[in-house]
Amino acid sequence: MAKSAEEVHPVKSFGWAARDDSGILSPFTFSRRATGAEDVRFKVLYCGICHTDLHQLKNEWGRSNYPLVPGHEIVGVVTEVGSKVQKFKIGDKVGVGCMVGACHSCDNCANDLENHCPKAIPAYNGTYHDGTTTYGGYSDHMVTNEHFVIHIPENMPLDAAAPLLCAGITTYSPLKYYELGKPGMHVGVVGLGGLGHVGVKFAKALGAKVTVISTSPNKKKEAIEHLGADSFLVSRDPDQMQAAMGTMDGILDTVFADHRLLPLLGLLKSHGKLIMLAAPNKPLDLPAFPLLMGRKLVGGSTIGGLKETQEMIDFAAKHNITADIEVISMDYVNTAMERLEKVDVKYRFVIDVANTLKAA
Ligand SMILES: NC(=O)c1ccc[n+]([C@@H]2O[C@H](COP(=O)([O-])OP(=O)(O)OC[C@H]3O[C@@H](n4cnc5c(N)ncnc54)[C@H](O)[C@@H]3O)[C@@H](O)[C@H]2O)c1
Ligand SMILES: [Zn+2]
Ligand SMILES: [Zn+2]
Repeated sequence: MAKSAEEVHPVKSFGWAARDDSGILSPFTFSRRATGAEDVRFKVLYCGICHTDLHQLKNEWGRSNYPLVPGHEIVGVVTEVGSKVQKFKIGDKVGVGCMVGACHSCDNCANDLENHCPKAIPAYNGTYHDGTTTYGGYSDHMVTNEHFVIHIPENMPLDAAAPLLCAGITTYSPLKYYELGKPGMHVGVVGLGGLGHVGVKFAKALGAKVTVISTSPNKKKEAIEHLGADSFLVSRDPDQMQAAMGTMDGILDTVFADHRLLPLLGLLKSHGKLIMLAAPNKPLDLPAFPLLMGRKLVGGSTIGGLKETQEMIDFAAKHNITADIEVISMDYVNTAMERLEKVDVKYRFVIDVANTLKAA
């Protein structure tokens, strides 16, 4: 006989969930599985708010299931480990990002690219191996197979480290793979939000020259003086764009709104690479001619494998890279979502889950 939900998931949990595509979050009681032999259970301390959470809350990608508990920039402290767990012990500071499962038998998994596994299981709004729905980090605790758990280095502030679990690896991985994050490279970053601002920090720390490309000059001073960018380009200024034509080796594009790719392709040198990281709802217009002249490439990238995620966190700790955050309480989350929609955050909201999530 099939097991009941209580048998599969006997441990009570609570968090905040959206019930429909209004995306409004409210308290939600549910349950999680008992700690399996390879599982790590941890108390959630902080969880970042990625723009993907907003896309999914509002079902903008058409595959949201409700109730939906978001959150995939999760940091916490280990409270229980399964009998076969090797890498973690009670009290360790840990993180979980976008993935909590994969097939472990495909070519991608064999090459530490679980992020490209066709059976990768997202941290929320996914279906786990046992057939149950996954719930994310806007909740009191998580239970995750140790393969998908990251060690957070001792010297890192846990709140500002949380966004690295998604925004960090999403920008670090393409900088490495497309060989843009190294001395001698000139990297453009389009969209100075959660992804963009850590992208600037990683590209700089990896040795590249960095130009922020933005529609308005508002963020110029901060991008250069605070985030460490070398220069700032206002994409609505034709003179500035003209002067910057053919100067960049690569561009990380983090803009989810409809936007033109042609001007960005013009900024690239021959063999330059335009890397799409955002997920616009509609296909973007990609003209072919500008790709032919100069053998330019358009590529994409999504998060990174677990091995590279640990490498990214260790690199960030060594180079003092964290996100610039605004810490909020759980009951502020709906206002935070409205502000995120209006691009009114510098540069990532992080929920202080442990101190502000109250049991229903
Ligand atoms: N590839 C991946 O693995 C991955 C991982 C995380 C997020 N994402 C996606 O990347 C995108 C960005 O995520 P984020 O968390 O950085 O979002 P964000 O809201 O923090 O930042 C987005 C930035 O885009 C800019 N922007 C918005 N509308 C614009 C417009 N019309 N023209 C120009 N710029 C505009 C804003 O200034 C903002 O700074 C989202 O679509 C998200 O789902 C992808
Ligand atoms: Zn994300
Ligand atoms: Zn796989």
